[in-house]
Amino acid sequence: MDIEKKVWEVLCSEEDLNKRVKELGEQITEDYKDKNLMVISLLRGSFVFCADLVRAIDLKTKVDFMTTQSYGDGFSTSGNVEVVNDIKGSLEGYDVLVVDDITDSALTMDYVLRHLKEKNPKSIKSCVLLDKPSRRKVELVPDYCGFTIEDKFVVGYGLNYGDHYRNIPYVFVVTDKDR
Ligand SMILES: O=P(O)(O)OC[C@H]1O[C@H](OP(=O)(O)OP(=O)(O)O)[C@H](O)[C@@H]1O
Ligand code: HPA
Repeated sequence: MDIEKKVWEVLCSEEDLNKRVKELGEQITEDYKDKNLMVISLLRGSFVFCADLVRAIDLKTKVDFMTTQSYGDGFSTSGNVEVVNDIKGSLEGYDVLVVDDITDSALTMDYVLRHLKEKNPKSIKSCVLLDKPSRRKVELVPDYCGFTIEDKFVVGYGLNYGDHYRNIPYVFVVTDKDR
C-alpha cells in the first residue's frame, strides 16, 4: 500500500466521536443498570473505542479482551476468523457486551458471538463504533452502533491501515488519488 497515492478525508471528527461515544455509554448504562455487565473488547482494533466507551458507562463493569484476526495488510477479509487470544475467565452469570471498532463483512462479530455463546453467558450483545451494512457476508445487525457508514475503507481511532495509524484520534477515509 503506497500512502503517497491516497487521499485522506475526515469522516468522524474527535468531537463527533466524543459525542456519540458518550451517547452510547449513557444508553448502555440505562439498559444494563439491573444486569451484570461484562464488556469484551476485540483487539486490536477496538482498543481506543472501548477505552473511551467503558469510561462513559456509569456501572460496575468487568472488562476483558480477546484478540481476533481476519484481515492482513489488505482492504478485505481473508474470510477466515482466527482467535489469536481467547478470554480466560468464565462468562456464566454475565451479561456480555462484545465491543468492536467496525462490522464490515460481519464475519468477525458473527464468529465471536457464536464462540462466546458456547461459554454460557446470561446474555450476549454486540456494540460497534462503525457499521458498513453494504459489505455483509453474513446477516448481522449490531445491537449498538455508533455510525452507519458507506463502503469506504476507514482508518484511525483504533482502525489500521497496513498496521499503522491506529493512534490517529479521528476516523478518516482512504481513497486512491485518481478515483
Ligand atoms: O466484519 P469483518 O469483515 O469481519 O471486519 C471487522 C474486523 O476487521 C478488523 O479486524 P482485523 O482482523 O483487521 O484485526 P485488528 O483488530 O487487529 O485490526 C476490525 O477490527 C474488526 O474486528
Ligand atoms: O474499513 C476498514 N478499515 C480498517 N479495518 C477494517 N476492517 C474491516 N473493515 C475495515
